[in-house]
Amino acid sequence: MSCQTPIIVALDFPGREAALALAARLDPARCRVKVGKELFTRCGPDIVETLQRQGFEVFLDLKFHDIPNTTAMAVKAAAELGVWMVNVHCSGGLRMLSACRETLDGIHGRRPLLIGVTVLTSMEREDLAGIGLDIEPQQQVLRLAALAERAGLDGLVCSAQEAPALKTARPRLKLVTPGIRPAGSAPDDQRRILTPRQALEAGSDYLVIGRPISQATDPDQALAALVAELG
Ligand SMILES: O=C(O)c1cc(=O)[nH]c(=O)n1[C@@H]1O[C@H](COP(=O)(O)O)[C@@H](O)[C@H]1O
Repeated sequence: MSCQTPIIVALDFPGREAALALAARLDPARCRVKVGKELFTRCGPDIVETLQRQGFEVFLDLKFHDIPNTTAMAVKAAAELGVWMVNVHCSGGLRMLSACRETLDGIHGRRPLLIGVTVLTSMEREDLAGIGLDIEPQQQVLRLAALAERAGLDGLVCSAQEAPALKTARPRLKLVTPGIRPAGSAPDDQRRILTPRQALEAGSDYLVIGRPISQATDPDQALAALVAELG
């Protein structure tokens, strides 16, 4: 089933039951779902297969970051699981990113979109300084975007705040943006945030939204309000 909205709902739950309970209230025509580190570590590939059988396109968000061979083989395993999108950290470097691209290119049939994580949306300038990078987040994102483009990746994970600069500098790359918060809602641990509408207007292709839906008193209503806001 082809999904008609840019919304990807993050199923950040501690187990199968809670994740599938939310999925049961979602329509695969109106959103995609993301399986991340917590849910995958608890439930394994089975949760991905279950969601796919229910008609969802799945973004497997394990943010692989390792030596080139190990990362490429992990991406291959994700492709064989049939996921729609998989991500790796751009900071793994050009050889790692290229190894992932080449491995996916060697697979016949449907391949997942290969997306590079730039600077986590939870990080601001002082967090980068803390890891030895004396640079604005947007500048670092643009540097890593150049690397991703060179390696032939399909897109980037970044903040929607960087979308205008990226759409100019790297128009081929799809932009996957977490750090989405409806106006007035708590930022939680996120730092580089925009509202859903601002993100779309800035040039985001996909909006990753977790707690504003998963922790809402009425997740259906929260998703419907987001879809309505996006028009
Ligand atoms: O790759 C990701 O999906 C990701 C990258 C990033 O820079 N920031 C980020 O928040 N994410 C993920 O996006 C989701 C955001 O969740 P909420 O902050 O609850 O909306 C979480 O599952 C994060 O793991």
